[in-house]
Amino acid sequence: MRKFEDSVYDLIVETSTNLPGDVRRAIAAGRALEDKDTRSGLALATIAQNIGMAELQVSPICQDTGMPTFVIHTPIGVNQLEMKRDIRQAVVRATRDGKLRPNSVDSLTGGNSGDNLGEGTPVIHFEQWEEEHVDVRLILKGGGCENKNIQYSLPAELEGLGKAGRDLDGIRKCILHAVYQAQGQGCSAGFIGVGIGGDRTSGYELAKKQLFRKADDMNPIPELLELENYIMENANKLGIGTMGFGGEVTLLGCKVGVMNRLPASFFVSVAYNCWAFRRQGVLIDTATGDIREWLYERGSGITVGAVAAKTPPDMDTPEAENSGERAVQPAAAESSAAVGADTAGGAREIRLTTPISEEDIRRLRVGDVVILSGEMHTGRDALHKYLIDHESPVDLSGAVIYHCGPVMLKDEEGWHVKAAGPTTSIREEPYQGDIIKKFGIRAVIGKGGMGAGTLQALHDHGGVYLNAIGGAAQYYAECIKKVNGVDFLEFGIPEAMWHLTIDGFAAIVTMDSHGNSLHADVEKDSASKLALFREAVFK
Ligand SMILES: O=C(O)C[C@H](O)C(=O)O
Ligand code: SF4
Repeated sequence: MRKFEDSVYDLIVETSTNLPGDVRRAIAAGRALEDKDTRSGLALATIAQNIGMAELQVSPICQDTGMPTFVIHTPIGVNQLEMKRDIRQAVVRATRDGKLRPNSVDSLTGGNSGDNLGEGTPVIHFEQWEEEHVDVRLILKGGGCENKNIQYSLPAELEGLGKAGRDLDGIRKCILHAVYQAQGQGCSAGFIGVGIGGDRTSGYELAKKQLFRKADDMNPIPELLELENYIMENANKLGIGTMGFGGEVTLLGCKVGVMNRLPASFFVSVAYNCWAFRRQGVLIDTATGDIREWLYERGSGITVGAVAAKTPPDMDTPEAENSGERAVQPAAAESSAAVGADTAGGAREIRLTTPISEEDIRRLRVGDVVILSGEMHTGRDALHKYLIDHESPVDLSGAVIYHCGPVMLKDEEGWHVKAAGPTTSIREEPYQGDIIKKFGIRAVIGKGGMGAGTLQALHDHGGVYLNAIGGAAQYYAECIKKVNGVDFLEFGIPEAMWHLTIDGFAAIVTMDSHGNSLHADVEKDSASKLALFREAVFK
């Protein structure tokens, strides 16, 4: 298998950069249900544009390239140790080329190995089979949606839904609850894999295995087919919408599998995958290691919901060419006025340059689209923890902090941003309010929203929370014009504090300085909708 390493490298690049055909079709179907002038509609347009950009530039769709997880079937007699070595080498090469973000972090020291190798990473599962070829499947599932996985132990009392028993109806309630509890934090609209039964480990394994099914397949077990169809019909009624902005489309796929359990245990395990559902597979020639076949329809040429052109496209991408639609960032906006024209859907569009004054911030309201220029600083988990009891290396008064762990590459000219979408902000909730006040920060950009402590700090100090579109890593990388410097590189590339010059960086105000939070509103509204599913359906 001389060519095996190259084939695995090609599989990694394809998986990270080119969303498969079945996933694209599912997003397109979701997009067709959403009014394109709403926040969710605009977010979906950004996602569509980002998918096209990633393919064209052969760059990661999302900056979080996840935990590389390989599932491999080999004929008897194939040397699995050699294959493992080749896979590890391919992973290192893909990381060095900016197709994977260095994502392997020592859980005790916090050190990043820098090449995606480390204890337990990448994940490689081998199984033998009677076929003559090698089947290699890869999923790159990011950390934000991984955090929204959930496991239920039945019987249980579920918020809004009441008792969930050890039967199909109890399982139905668990799945609806799983979609509800994710809100927008796992970059909805999502895909879920559900495992019924097993133990705590094998239940999750079964759930993740469902994510390898094709989006448009049919469950061979009639009860499960019925359950999947029920969930697909009803989960969207929760109204969570893309990124948790509220809307018609919350779930894009649901696959359920079942296995036996112990008499005492009844687990329902749910693996939540964001819209950036990156999985591919190849059949490999056992003699040469060449790729003979791709196992999922490749994405190239499949648009994510083309609709009649309304405004001229602002990006030269396949998606933009095909759709002619506008994304979050307006197509043509040269105005430098602080408060500009209304965007689609009646939202105000406001241009701001850093450092931002309190007065400008207090003028912003939930729903406004802000177009930022100037300098911003990335900061996520390690930096927030650090800043609580240390000084900042740069002046942060009037500053913008971006919850982002980018993919960065260095050459003779310096650092380059290869992918830079937002990370889930709620993890910084224990620190954010104090940090806003301590350093005089005016805007925090992230995704999924923040809690009551941050909302209070935004009110008291004069700040806003801006929601960028999760997963749109190429779209935002395009708005970053220069890397001015970096601090805390010892935290690892994703966790370092990158100082970036931006131009035309668009995000939506979802928490303002007047006590309004779109996230709190959508959560409350979806909780009341969840309660409508309390009555038994499967008797
Ligand atoms: O780690 C990241 O960059 C993002 C993460 O996948 C998230 O969704 O929060
Ligand atoms: S940022 Fe969003 S799209 Fe990217 S891996 Fe995390 S959950 Fe998925």
